[in-house]
Amino acid sequence: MSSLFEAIPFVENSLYERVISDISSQKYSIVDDFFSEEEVIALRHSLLLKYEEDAFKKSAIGNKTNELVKKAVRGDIILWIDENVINFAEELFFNKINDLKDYLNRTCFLGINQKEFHYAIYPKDTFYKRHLDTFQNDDRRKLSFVCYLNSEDWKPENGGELVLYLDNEDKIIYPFPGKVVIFESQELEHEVKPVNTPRLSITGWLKTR
Ligand SMILES: O=C(O)CCC(=O)C(=O)O
Ligand SMILES: [Fe+2]
Repeated sequence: MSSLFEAIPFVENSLYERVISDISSQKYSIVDDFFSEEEVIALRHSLLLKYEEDAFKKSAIGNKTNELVKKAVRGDIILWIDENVINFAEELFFNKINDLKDYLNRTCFLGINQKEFHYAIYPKDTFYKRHLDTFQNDDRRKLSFVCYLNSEDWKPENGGELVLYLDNEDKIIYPFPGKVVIFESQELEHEVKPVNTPRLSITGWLKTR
């Protein structure tokens, strides 16, 4: 007689297991090549195309804040991605995200049933000051997810490091292409250091309802 668990095939994924153990021990995980070079090229092309189409709008903090205050805190330009209207590159992206989300839900019982993702461009001389990815009165964001879409020749001197503020050290992460950083949204304060070359990424959140 087969039990319920035998009826649902489960294949252990060593990369996802590493991500889970990293997050449970240190609240963040870094995967250097979560996306392949080809996938990064396709996603970067998609981002730049939308940027050229002038679809971007200035990012907003929370709901309503004045423009000067916003610029003093963050200077990125963002474009939300609607998963119902996606191109080929974005489909590749969401296939991987959904696979990871399903694995997390199955193994960690996180109850993630919502997500939101946006493209981001940090123009020269912009940054995002130290912050936490949760809004007041809204604790639905569980995991923050950042994926870098810079070109292969990205150099540390270009700036734009992500700094995670941990208890005993500051973890400095360079935004090399294909790299993904996942961290606990409600736990880790972080910052994007000023960039001196435009910096491209996709940022998003896995959320509970
Ligand atoms: O781009 C990054 O490295 C982090 C972005 C970020 O902190 C945010 O959008 O909330
Ligand atoms: Fe953030």
